[in-house]
Amino acid sequence: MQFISYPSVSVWPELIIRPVASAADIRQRVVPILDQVRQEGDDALVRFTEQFDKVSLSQLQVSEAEIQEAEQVLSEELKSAIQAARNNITTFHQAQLQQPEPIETMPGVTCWRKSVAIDKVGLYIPGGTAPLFSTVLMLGVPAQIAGCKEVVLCTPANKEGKVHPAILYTAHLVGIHKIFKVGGAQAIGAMAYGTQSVPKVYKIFGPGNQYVTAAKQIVSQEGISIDMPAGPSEVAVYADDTANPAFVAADLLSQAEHGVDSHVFLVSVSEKLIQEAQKQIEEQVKQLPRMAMAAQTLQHSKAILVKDEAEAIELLNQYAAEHLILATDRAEILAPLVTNAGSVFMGHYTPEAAGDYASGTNHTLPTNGYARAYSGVSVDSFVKKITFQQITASGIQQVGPIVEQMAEAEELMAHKNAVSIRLASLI
Ligand SMILES: NC(=O)c1ccc[n+]([C@@H]2O[C@H](COP(=O)([O-])OP(=O)(O)OC[C@H]3O[C@@H](n4cnc5c(N)ncnc54)[C@H](O)[C@@H]3O)[C@@H](O)[C@H]2O)c1
Ligand SMILES: N[C@H](CO)Cc1c[nH]c[nH+]1
Ligand SMILES: [Zn+2]
Repeated sequence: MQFISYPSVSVWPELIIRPVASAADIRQRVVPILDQVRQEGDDALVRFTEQFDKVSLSQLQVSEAEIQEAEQVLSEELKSAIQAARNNITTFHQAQLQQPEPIETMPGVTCWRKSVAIDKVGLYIPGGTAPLFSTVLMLGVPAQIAGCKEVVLCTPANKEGKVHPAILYTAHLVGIHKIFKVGGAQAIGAMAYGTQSVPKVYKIFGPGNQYVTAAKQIVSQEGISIDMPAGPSEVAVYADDTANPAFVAADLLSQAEHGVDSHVFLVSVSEKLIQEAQKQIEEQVKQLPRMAMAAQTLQHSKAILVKDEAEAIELLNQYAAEHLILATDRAEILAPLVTNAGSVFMGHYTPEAAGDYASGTNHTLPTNGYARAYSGVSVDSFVKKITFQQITASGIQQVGPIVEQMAEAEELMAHKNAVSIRLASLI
């Protein structure tokens, strides 16, 4: 990691930039893929799967037999871990369901909001470099709680044409049976436009690589809703002298191993902590099966020494991390000062990996600075909030004159008349 000591505020904007592949050439590759899926449907999906995933599929949908088989091949330990994670995620997300609460804004004028599930949703589960079955929980549980009628799942198959059994087992656990062996931009196109096999959906969720993220952003310009531009993973750690350098290093490496385009960011008030964490990183990275990937991420990552906590929090709020770890005894004091982050992990025993898998929070989170304006996926992501209102005869006599005044001032006389005609009928 590059060490930067007491950078002037004027250079902070450069420090917080994430390296992203040039959007232009990704878009150039993705647009034709989407066009061909829209025009040719399944034939295009089969062709791109052969081209990118090196497997020739006669059947795109996963069969019930394959889903049942998955249950047999997984170990009991892994199945009980997935069930326990599912229970925690359900507990945390169940509490997000909001019941309508009628509010009388004026006597006789009652308004309320009702959550209504999005009927058809599409979940993209990354599967290129690692089969992320944990993401099936993060998207499937809130979809189930929200009550979405049709849940479609797309994920790439391996070279044998198989989907990882943990993805199938977890999908079955959260009630998803429409599973398709399609990955990348072509999967996003299939769910956006519909094909002979893959149903068209109204909103697409899920992280993915640059092709997937670009495809989501393109179809979102064509009227398909998406959850957010969840791009390559990232973590920022604030650590002071009370932090354990080995824990700090482990947390940074946990996200560095996601991909060469991941991003990790260490901020500290202690040069000693930074030096010891760097040593620990060098030690620990050698033990990782994905060492090469993690090492490449570390090359474009930074460790920054700042003068005090206030400066650290200011820099971290500007960075707006997908994940922010407060590795300090003062986490409860600093957490209220955090205004931009996808998810915050407080104290020395709260690794991001806990939130990635099983603590209960959602790991599909805004990256690349989008945490300044976007929330992570929740039950709210799977519903529309429809407002209702009912005004009684006495209520219209209360609110009517206000509406008449404003409509006239906006010179919208038909608006005014829609109230006046009612008031006249009550005389
Ligand atoms: N933000 C989050 O919540 C979050 C969570 C988990 C993972 N992630 C990120 O998701 C990403 C997963 O990426 P991945 O690649 O492992 O899996 P992926 O499933 O996103 O992409 C693999 C697919 O990309 C397509 N593809 C591969 N090479 C291509 C090419 N040259 N042109 C066009 N299409 C091509 C293939 O069809 C393949 O199926 C990582 O970057 C990881 O950091 C983010
Ligand atoms: N950290 C990822 C979100 O950026 C989520 C994840 C899934 N599996 C492991 N981690
Ligand atoms: Zn992770």
